[in-house]
Amino acid sequence: MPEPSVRFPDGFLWGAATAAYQIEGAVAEDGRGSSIWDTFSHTPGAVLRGDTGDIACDHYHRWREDLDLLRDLGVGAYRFSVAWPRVIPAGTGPVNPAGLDFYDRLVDGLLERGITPMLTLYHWDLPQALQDTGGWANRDTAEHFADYASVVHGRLGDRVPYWLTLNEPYCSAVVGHLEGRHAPGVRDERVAVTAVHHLLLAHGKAVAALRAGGATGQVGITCNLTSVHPASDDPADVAAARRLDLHENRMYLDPLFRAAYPEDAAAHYAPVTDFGFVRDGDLQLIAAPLDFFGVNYYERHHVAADPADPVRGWRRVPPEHPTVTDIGIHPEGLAEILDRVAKEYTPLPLVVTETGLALHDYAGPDGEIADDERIAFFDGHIRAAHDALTRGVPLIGFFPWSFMDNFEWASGYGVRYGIYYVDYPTQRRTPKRSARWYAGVIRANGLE
Ligand SMILES: N#[N+]C[C@@H]1[C@@H](O)[C@H](O)[C@@H](O)[C@@H]2O[C@H]12
Repeated sequence: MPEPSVRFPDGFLWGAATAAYQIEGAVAEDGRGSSIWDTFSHTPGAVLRGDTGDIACDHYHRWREDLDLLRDLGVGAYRFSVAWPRVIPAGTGPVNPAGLDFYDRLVDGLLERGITPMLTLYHWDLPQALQDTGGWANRDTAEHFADYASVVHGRLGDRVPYWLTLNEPYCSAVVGHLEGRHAPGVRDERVAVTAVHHLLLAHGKAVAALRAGGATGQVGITCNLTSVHPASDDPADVAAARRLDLHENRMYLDPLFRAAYPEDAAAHYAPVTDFGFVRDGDLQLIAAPLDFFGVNYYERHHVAADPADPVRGWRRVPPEHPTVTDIGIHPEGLAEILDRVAKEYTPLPLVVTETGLALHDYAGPDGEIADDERIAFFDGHIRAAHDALTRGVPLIGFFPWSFMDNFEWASGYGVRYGIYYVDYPTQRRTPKRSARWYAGVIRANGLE
């Protein structure tokens, strides 16, 4: 096999990623409690065509077959999430043994196939019972999350080497509590900013709980970060870009790695909150030392001042060549973000825990699912990741989103991100052209 022109270090972690609510189904089986996404997806008008995660990819029953596909792909690691309501149905209180048993079998199945587990404790499926008492607007939820983290670690900590506390706190807080496009469907900026803090506090408390539990694995968090550029050098556009960078990036990176909210946060959010929810010691807890940091990358924004709200607002300039989810394709943004995190925030090892392209995939007459656009997307983003690596960024892994087509939140089953195609009526999995291509990347440990 010719040496790849873009070669990654030996031991580089090539993975694939999923999340519990998006693939498991079996939402009322074996003692699982309800989550905010069960409630939200069953709310008329909340999700495209009324799609829900009730069945999804039926992974709860098909997990052995899915692990075999991961083995065939040749991945070194698999990023999955644990459904909090499957383990502690009410979010606090009694543990559901059958829920823990499922993840116990899953982890052993991965290890038997030579695949390293990377476990996300929270990928948006908050137990509904906790939402009923305020959810992330209630500081108590952070404590309950730490207790849940201890329970999961107590059962799986001896075999799971990589732990991510949260997936994308921005989306949980802002998309779920300000924009209302995600569960719990709240539209209240004060609640959203409070949720930001309580999610980060939950992260900090969970890190402490994992350490107290003798965590020998590596502990981290995954944030979705965006590359943000002013649409012009007009000072109003430059200021708008800085505000969006605060809102999407620095509101997470600064607390996590500098133990402080950005200096412009108080003024920016002053109309809705005075940050009274921050208590002594919170930020030191949030900035607990980590072992690695996960970066999800999807968007590069061109930002202009919002004429309707020139002081606080921003306007994302639409991309010239939008994807089916109306975002542009900018692999250079991934390198930019990795460089920024490594240079401005932390020397920790970094993992690209998600990047991917939504398409309306289909099988042609020959049965081939020719997702060449997705191959080009991953080729570009892997090259960008390699560029960052050659500049000294301590990148240790790359996890395409997603292993298989799945429930894409408010878009339901209307778009597909998988490198495996899922025919939902039959639940048949079919490798797309990108799956075979990615298997080659893994074998070569790089790109031709
Ligand atoms: N959009 N999109 C696809 C993908 C979503 O399916 C994941 O669950 C999230 O972690 C993140 O938003 C990214």
